[in-house]
Amino acid sequence: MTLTLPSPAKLNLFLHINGRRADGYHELQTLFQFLDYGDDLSFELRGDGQMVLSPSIPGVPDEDNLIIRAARLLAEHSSHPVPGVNITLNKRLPMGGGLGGGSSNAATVLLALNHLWRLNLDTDTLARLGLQLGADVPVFVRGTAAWAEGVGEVLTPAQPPEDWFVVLKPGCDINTGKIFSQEGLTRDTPRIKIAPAFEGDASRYRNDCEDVVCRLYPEVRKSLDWLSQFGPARLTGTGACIFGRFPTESAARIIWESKPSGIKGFVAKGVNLSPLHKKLAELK
Ligand SMILES: C[C@@](CO)(OP(=O)(O)O)[C@H](O)COP(=O)(O)OP(=O)(O)OC[C@H]1O[C@@H](n2ccc(N)nc2=O)[C@H](O)[C@@H]1O
Ligand SMILES: Nc1ncnc2c1ncn2[C@@H]1O[C@H](COP(=O)(O)OP(=O)(O)O)[C@@H](O)[C@H]1O
Repeated sequence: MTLTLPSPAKLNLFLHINGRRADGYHELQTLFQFLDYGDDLSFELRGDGQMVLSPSIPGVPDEDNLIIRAARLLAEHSSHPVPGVNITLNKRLPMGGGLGGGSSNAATVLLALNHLWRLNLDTDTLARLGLQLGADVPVFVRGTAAWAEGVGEVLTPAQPPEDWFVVLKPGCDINTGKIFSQEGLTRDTPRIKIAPAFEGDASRYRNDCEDVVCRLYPEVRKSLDWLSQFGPARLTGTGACIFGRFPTESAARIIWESKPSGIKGFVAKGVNLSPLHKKLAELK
């Protein structure tokens, strides 16, 4: 039997950096929303305890791939030997795009294998394991749009409007660690207080990485300037993707069709329940 599950993208509707901890990690305030667009992962049980990924991602050795790392981490936490799994990856999300593709893949693996291997680990345990793999994994494990604080792991469910987005991927890959180590990065935005449910307009707030990223990568600035003509546009995470918000699919598609030639991206709906959790609920 093959189980196929979505591994959606996220957007940071805004991202404030409030400080830097002694261990070098940054304290953030950010609003996460999922997109109804992403990778797919298919799972098939094996009998020999091996974790096998196909196809591999060029440039990412399997032992570094968050898919295999998540499967191995979960196996270590099982009280009984696990049967192993074949995982097939259908990658659509650009890497190093700020869309959280690797983190989302890890979360899909944790939830899928918890189900297939009948481990019965609860969500808190899976989120805690996920945090060992990356700061963004817990939000994908929990599956609800969220207001995040701490280094991104203190999550409060949120309900931002489910708008449509044009997402553009400028032709550069951005390393998260590189942006956080830039000298000119804004790190002192005062903490804001917002209603826990956050139903307001996130585009009032900025992404503190935007200035540094635009300075280092002029192609991001170009895409941002172009998309900003039509409404609020922002960088997601530490980039490179930028997004513009539209009230309807047709409004988003009109802008998408008029984009300068050569630029990649997609149109997708913002959703407050992860497509992964929607699909898992249908299986029950
Ligand atoms: C800032 C965000 C917003 O969503 O950026 P994106 O990666 O999505 O662009 C994420 O929280 C990133 O999460 P993730 O990509 O999982 O980061 P990690 O692998 O944990 O960290 C990569 C590196 O970024 C830096 N880092 C990351 C998160 C954080 N709060 N402070 C940091 O200083 C650290 O140098 C760390 O070594
Ligand atoms: N399954 C995976 N999918 C994508 N990237 C992965 C994966 N496993 C490891 N990585 C590494 O994580 C890096 C960040 O990828 P990704 O999560 O897609 O971007 P971002 O953190 O910018 O949203 C990649 O450049 C790659 O080296």
